[in-house]
Amino acid sequence: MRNVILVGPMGAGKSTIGRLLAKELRLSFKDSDKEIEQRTGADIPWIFDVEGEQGFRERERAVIAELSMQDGLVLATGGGAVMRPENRQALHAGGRVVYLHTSVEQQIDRTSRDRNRPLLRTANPSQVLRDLMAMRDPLYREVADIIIETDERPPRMVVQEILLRLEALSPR
Ligand SMILES: Nc1ncnc2c1ncn2[C@@H]1O[C@H](COP(=O)(O)OP(=O)(O)OP(=O)(O)O)[C@@H](O)[C@H]1O
Ligand SMILES: O=C(O)C1=C[C@@H](O)[C@@H](O)[C@H](O)C1
Ligand SMILES: [Mg+2]
Repeated sequence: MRNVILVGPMGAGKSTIGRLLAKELRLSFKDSDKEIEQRTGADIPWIFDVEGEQGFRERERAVIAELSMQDGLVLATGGGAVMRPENRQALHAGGRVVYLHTSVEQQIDRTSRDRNRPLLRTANPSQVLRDLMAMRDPLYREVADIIIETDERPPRMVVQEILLRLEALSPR
């Protein structure tokens, strides 16, 4: 089986749901954010501080290009991975792409307990999430084979819906 690739904004649950989905499908799980941190030997806030967002995006491009070429992965991507056209092309070619759709209200709630997201270290993280969503939602939709609503649904329920929707897809 080619890869199953999860896209969506911060707090959509890509990392959480990706891990559960990989177990169900008996595939390996990879998280592009974690992969970037391991290869750099530093966490994401450090990379943003030292190399700027552009430095992070270049590392992200390299990791997405490499992991999309592999087989048998569930791949959770970073929230901004869809911004570059070359990433969108690599993801689309790399397998089935699932957009985990989440309202900005849920994103705010789900990201409020952790400080590992440099783009949200601002006076008004809610406005940042709103602006990013306006810009990126069309890009998530462009690259997606399947769109799944995650609001008011626990991760296990989201996983079950992904499994059903993957089965129903015709080959492309
Ligand atoms: N369907 C859900 N319902 C309730 N809480 C959820 C759901 N999915 C994820 N969460 C919680 O939301 C938080 C963020 O989830 P997660 O880190 O998986 O998001 P992400 O999409 O990987 O974000 P990022 O793009 O920043 O890596 C976690 O605390 C997780 O437990
Ligand atoms: O939405 C984004 O641009 C980001 C999301 C995270 O997954 C990380 O990739 C990083 O914090 C940037
Ligand atoms: Mg994540």
